[in-house]
Amino acid sequence: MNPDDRTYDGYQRPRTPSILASCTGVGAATTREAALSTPATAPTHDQAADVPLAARARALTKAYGRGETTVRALDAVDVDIARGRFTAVMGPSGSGKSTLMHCLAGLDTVSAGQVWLGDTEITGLKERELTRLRRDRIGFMFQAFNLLPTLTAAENITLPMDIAGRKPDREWVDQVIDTLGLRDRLRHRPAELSGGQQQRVACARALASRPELIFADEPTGNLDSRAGAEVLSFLREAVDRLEQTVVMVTHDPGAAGHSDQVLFLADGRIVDLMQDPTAETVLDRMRLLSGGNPQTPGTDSLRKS
Ligand SMILES: Nc1ncnc2c1ncn2[C@@H]1O[C@H](COP(=O)(O)OP(=O)(O)OP(=O)(O)O)[C@@H](O)[C@H]1O
Repeated sequence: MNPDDRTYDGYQRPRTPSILASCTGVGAATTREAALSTPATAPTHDQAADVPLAARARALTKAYGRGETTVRALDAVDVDIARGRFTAVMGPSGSGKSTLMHCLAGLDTVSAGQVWLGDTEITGLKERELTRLRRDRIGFMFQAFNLLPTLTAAENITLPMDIAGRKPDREWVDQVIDTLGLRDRLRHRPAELSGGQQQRVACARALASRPELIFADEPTGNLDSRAGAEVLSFLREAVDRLEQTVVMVTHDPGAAGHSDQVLFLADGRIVDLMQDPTAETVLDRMRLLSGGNPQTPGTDSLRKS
């Protein structure tokens, strides 16, 4: 992926209300019914709580391949992501977590259904428009930090905006840097930083343009437990103190325990939704959903402190 695809600008978010993102389509039957009854335009607000949505999808279906080899990675998924919340996406390997994230972020095309980022329907946009939308309105954090080795931490943080020719909002960037505790690391190059510090720089880069939505795909996957826990608390702070919206794909119940709500996927469908999770309640739910045998790493490392 080009660095340009992950660039952003200084989008000003509205004040963030403090309610949970919501989700419809829990369970296969419900998902199908919801898909069938979904009007052409979906609400722009979480109507129960009256807050704007950062993203939403209706009847989102993604199939790979053709004929007998078709894999239905997502099967008529309905999902609402309310602004200002931290949502974790969990599920067994191959359940469609990354595909959901990629479709919501406009990184992948959909086979059927609709996706909105804020009020903008992104399904049907041309690649060029999608690139601009991702650059301007979305922040990304990946397992591999994707930092440029020749640039300092400070330069990496503002690189996407520099590429896009946008002036960083200095006050905001300073707030992000201080929140993430990177002030005394700004002149260091990635090789001079620990894994946790590098991921914090990647986190700052995702936050720097104040995007509408931050997608994090296994952001702790390459980190030791301490650094992983640190990054999770910074994502938590990004939501609580900087009023950002985060969607994180993870396999780890401990990591999901830092979120406000967990979406559970299985076979391309949302099969459950949990509010105010802890590592223990997530693990219990995973056991229940998998018939007592969750294929997950341990939960000790990334518990909420
Ligand atoms: N480019 C592709 N071509 C064909 N099949 C794909 C492609 N990408 C994903 N799939 C399939 O779609 C399904 C969902 O994949 P996805 O990567 O979204 O799952 P996941 O839950 O993120 O898995 P993991 O936890 O292992 O990363 C899987 O069956 C996968 O093999």
